[in-house]
Amino acid sequence: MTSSAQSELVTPAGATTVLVAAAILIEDGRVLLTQRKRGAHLEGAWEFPGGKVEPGEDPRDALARELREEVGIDAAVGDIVEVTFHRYPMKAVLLLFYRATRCTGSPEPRALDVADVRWAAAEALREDEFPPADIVVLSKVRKLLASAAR
Ligand SMILES: Nc1nc2c([nH]c(=O)n2[C@H]2C[C@H](O)[C@@H](COP(=O)(O)OP(=O)(O)OP(=O)(O)O)O2)c(=O)[nH]1
Repeated sequence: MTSSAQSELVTPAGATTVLVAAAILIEDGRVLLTQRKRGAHLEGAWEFPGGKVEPGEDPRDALARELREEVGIDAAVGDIVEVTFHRYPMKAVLLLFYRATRCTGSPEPRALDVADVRWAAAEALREDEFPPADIVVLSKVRKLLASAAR
């Protein structure tokens, strides 16, 4: 058996499916967002912080690693919120969205390996700022933000 590149699986259609883990991290009624870097796939889009799961890596560990690398925080990864498959022109992604919480004593998030970082309240979540794959999770995030505010 030949090993495929990174966490990419070859689908029967010949496209690739990339496994991605992303965080829904809510604090004080706002969710953490990161902006994709220039030159990256979907450049400029705002998204939920995270990234590709390496071959054989536990997706929760991958997400904790990505949160350290991208925004410099220590986080605990919790329950799954949503799983979604989306086909972009060049590749397909299987996205695992998990709840995450910042560990006590963790630094504040900062843009280490992303273009920018911000906290957004429900009313600031604009669908046109997100990758198409994220649209399905946005309504769930709004509900989580509403219940966090209660
Ligand atoms: N982290 C994250 N990625 C997302 C979201 N929605 C979505 O479609 N994606 C896509 C964008 C990327 O194609 C992929 C995540 O891979 P990545 O964050 O490692 O991005 P990358 O720039 O290294 O990817 P690539 O251009 O090298 O293929 O998942 C999201 O909410 N969060």
